[in-house]
Amino acid sequence: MSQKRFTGARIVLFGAGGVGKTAFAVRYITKRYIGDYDRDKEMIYTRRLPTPRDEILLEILDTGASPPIDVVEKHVKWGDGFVLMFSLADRSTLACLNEVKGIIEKAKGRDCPLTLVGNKSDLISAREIEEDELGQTAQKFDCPKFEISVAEGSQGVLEVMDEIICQIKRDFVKNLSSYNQNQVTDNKPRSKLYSMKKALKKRINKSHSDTF
Ligand SMILES: Nc1nc2c(ncn2[C@@H]2O[C@H](COP(=O)(O)OP(=O)(O)OP(=O)(O)O)[C@@H](O)[C@H]2O)c(=O)[nH]1
Repeated sequence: MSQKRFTGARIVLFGAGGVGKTAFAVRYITKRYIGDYDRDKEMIYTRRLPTPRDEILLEILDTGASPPIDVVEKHVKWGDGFVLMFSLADRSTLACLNEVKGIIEKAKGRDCPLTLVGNKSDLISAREIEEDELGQTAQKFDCPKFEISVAEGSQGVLEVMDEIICQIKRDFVKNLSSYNQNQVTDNKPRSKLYSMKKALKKRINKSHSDTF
């Protein structure tokens, strides 16, 4: 690890086609909702986020609908944190996320920065996933959950992004402190007992080689 300051975060949006990934990214970057987008296009959006000391660079990868597994693995390797999105009005889009979650866990471990987001909460009469089921899935995925409507406003989008950035930062600090810990251990002066043991071992080895 060469980087000692938190200067950037890469966030990947995963979800089935039409759940609102592009609408989410565009809402976060521009605060606007545009009804129609180029479907199934991969795109990286960037935004500089001011911090009390300077700023961090956010990169948001809007993945296409159902990319092949090798592409998902590549995106997982690229990302620091993941937003798993589905539509509250389409049950099949929730089931799709199990496979992606499995790939993330295998590559980055269970503690990896992650959020589960049910979009299109405005489609009340078409709703297929209730709060309980969302809660159970979040428990299974071991991550925070959100219900949002990208169409209705920016608030939910901002909350999701704050949460994932916060998790990524926490992860960065954790990795940095374990890296520093290892450095300290490697450079630590050895204790007197350790040096005595080592000298004794050397002497025993020498007397062995003198004997044989
Ligand atoms: N009602 C409603 N429609 C939404 C919402 N968010 C997105 N949509 C609509 O859902 C459709 C698909 O949105 P996209 O953002 O293109 O979805 P996507 O996940 O990027 O789709 P792919 O590019 O195919 O992967 C568009 O017509 C959006 O306007 C929402 O919160 N409520």
